[in-house]
Amino acid sequence: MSSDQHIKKAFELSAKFLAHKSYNSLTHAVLHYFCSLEGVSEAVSYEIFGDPNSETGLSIRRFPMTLDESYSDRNRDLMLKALPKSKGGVTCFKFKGDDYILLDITKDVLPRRIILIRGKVSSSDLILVEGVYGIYANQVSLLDSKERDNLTGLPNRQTMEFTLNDVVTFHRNNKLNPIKPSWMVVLDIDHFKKINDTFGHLYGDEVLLHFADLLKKSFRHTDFLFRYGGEEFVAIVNNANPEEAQQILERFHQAVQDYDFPSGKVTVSIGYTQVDPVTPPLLLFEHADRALYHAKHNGRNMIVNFEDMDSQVRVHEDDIELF
Ligand SMILES: Nc1nc2c(ncn2[C@@H]2O[C@H](COP(=O)(O)OP(=O)(O)OP(=O)(O)O)[C@@H](O)[C@H]2O)c(=O)[nH]1
Repeated sequence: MSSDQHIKKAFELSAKFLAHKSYNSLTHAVLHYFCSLEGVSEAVSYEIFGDPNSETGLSIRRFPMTLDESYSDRNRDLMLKALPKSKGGVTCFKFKGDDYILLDITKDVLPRRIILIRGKVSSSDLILVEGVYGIYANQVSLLDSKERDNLTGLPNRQTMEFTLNDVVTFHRNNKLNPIKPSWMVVLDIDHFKKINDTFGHLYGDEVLLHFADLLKKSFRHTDFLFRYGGEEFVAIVNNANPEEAQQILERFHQAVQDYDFPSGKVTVSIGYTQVDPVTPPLLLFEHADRALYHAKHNGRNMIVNFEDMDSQVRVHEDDIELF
């Protein structure tokens, strides 16, 4: 490619990527572009939570993924080797005889974002990859301020609404080839106000951070996590039958009870419902929230499935005041 062609191509690419108004669509477009380069066999993006020097403290969540995916990520070993060495930016390296390019955004974004490209590209394409990295890193940090919660780095309520719509649409379109269901889960820390009142707001924030970290470690990389607001979080658990969904939630519920938070022991109330493709997404949230309300009203520190609630309770509990 001549240098004029190169500049033209770079301008075209930046215009194309700057037009994307959400992290999801931008990342899809960037991965699609990398996959179109000669010599590339795969491009995947990850969110990295925790300490890259500690295998147990590290959580790697792949994005994007399809909802019917169930295998754990095959690049985990590679990431464990490459991450501690990366100082950010674009790095080419070999692993078990294969060529890779690691694009590592460490600046101004939380969680750290990685794109892993498998393959070897020409030197002129590598210059374009580096250019796209620069645009992507800047755009991600801009889009994050709109789509993520500052404190925990989790996607926020607005992003949850978009994602839930996508999940429902996915199940609606897959009626002929159904996979295991998804579950809408609302999780709320019990007596959080007391933590703030006793230890102060900063301690409260610290508890929220630890709680969010536990969520990231306990749920699978195929599930979606959000901070809905305050001390309320949402998980969309994918590809799980009713028994598995219950087990996943019990495991998290127990993990919270076992954990030593900065303020001492903490408990969580959980309400959940199955994602039924014919129920409007907002109503799904409301059902999970009613189940949560039921848990709060019946002593807290418990898990309630909306489908198991008595139909009378489902309708009438709204009027009860919680203290
Ligand atoms: N530290 C901190 N506190 C917050 C944040 N967002 C909301 N809160 C506080 O969270 C508390 C929530 O209190 P409530 O809604 O009464 O809930 P609760 O005390 O957990 O009681 P139950 O949910 O009924 O168990 C309020 O005091 C809010 O001010 C935040 O980002 N940081």
